[in-house]
Amino acid sequence: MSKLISKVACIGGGVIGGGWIARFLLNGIDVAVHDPSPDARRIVDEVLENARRAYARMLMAPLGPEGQLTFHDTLAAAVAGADYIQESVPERLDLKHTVIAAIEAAAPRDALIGSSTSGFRPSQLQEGMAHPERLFVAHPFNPVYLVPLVEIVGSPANTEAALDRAAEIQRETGLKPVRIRKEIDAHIGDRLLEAVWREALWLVHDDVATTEEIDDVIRFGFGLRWAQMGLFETYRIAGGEAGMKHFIEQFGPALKWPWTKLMDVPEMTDALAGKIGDQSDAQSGQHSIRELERIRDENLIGILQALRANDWGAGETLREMEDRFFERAKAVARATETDYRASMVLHETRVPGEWLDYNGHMTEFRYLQVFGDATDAFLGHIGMDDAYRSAGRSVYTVETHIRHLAETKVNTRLSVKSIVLGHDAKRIRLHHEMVDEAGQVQATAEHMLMHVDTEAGRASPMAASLTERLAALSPGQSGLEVPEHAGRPIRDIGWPEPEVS
Ligand SMILES: NC(=O)C1=CN([C@@H]2O[C@H](COP(=O)(O)OP(=O)(O)OC[C@H]3O[C@@H](n4cnc5c(N)ncnc54)[C@H](O)[C@@H]3O)[C@@H](O)[C@H]2O)C=CC1
Ligand SMILES: C[N+](C)(C)CC(=O)CC(=O)[O-]
Repeated sequence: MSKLISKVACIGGGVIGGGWIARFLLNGIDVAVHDPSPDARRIVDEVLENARRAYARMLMAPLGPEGQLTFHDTLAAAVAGADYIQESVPERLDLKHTVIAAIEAAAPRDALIGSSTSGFRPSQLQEGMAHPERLFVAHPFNPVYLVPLVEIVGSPANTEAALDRAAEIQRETGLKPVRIRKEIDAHIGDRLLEAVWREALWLVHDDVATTEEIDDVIRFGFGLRWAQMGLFETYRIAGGEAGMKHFIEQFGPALKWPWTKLMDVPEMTDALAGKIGDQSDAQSGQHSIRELERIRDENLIGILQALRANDWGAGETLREMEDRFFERAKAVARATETDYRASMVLHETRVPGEWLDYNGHMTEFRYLQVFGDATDAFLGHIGMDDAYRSAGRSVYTVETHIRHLAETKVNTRLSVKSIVLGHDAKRIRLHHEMVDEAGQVQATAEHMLMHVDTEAGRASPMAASLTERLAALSPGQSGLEVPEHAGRPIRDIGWPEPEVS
């Protein structure tokens, strides 16, 4: 669900296309894919699986309904009816020209076209187009579903309005669009990365360091700083109290010393390629690429969540995306308000592989996670949002009873129905029922929630707006049936009679 676009076409579903597809789908946007490779569907499915797992771990908001994914044998079928097209075919200018011409011939006239190219300038890609103003560069970073930056690059043929709209579309999918002021080969990110990459290749070539030692210098050192402050802000601090001015006075002259190889590139001989390959195998060969992707994703999630806690940099973008997920959940709830009184299905999710335990079923604490997410969705629905919480009021769960009723398997689509069993000025008694696609009940939970004044650290009466909403949801008013097991404690089974010898 997006205010600006309803259907996206992704042309190319490899490393980057797959990441785009996952980001659009998880943000509720329908995606039509064209990729002639027989492996495309499998690759997209695998990327999507990683992305679902990552979002379930990263976001506090309910994931909400995904967009619909379709694959098409022809490019024309994929772009038909699309209002945004993302091109992610291999980095060859002739191929990009052929694909862009085919998109232009078949796509709706007002659909915008973003290219993932990491190096070509938009004016190079626009050559031969009847309407070059609709194409721009939207250069993402791998993995596209997690790393929020997208570089938006236009040429003189583009209008500011089209580039603004492109940036807004990207923002709606949780990305941080950075508009590049002038087109330039390789934009900004890859310019910087290439400079470091060239230097690193020289360091390996000259036997100064191995691939692992170079990576250690980055990840134990300045890489940590770059993720949260970039280059200029970090160096400003390194200038001490006098800031950037002193930093430049002190370290500026060193730039003229022969420290760097700058534009020289080592000849990529078989010997150098072999050396890099061998060192890389020794460093990381114990992990498959899929394992490395998961390790990378877990680490990125941790970093993004830490930055979100400070509402800083990429964490601010994550928080904004999360707010949109909460809004989406509320919109879904509002749209189904009439029968939602009867069913109150506020939270849906899917069981990823990593939620399983050694019995091959969803592990215990994930049930609580799903019910906890359902409680958050419910609280959002009755009006307990960020604004409410930022006034120093919230809800704490003080008691929970979960009943496990089925063996919940991987990939099961779960939806949670909620019922308010009762409330008073400070407490809400809430019941959740977790069902699979076939309607089979997998588990139920009953929770006692306590409204608190978070600053004083004690129970407090909730706002009248909440109690009014709760009253409207009472079984008496909503017609919902109170489950017969509600309020039941865990059965007392006593102790076996001692054996008489
Ligand atoms: N791999 C990376 O780290 C990044 C790549 N990019 C850019 O993204 C683009 C794609 O790169 P990757 O995804 O890495 O390449 P890739 O090789 O993983 O994927 C390219 C996909 O395009 C498909 N394809 C080939 N011809 C096609 C056609 N005529 N129509 C539709 N699909 C076609 C291929 O079957 C393949 O699945 C390039 O322009 C690259 O510069 C941008 C950011 C990062
Ligand atoms: C290697 N690369 C030039 C394709 C990398 C990028 O374009 C961006 C990234 O994800 O690092």
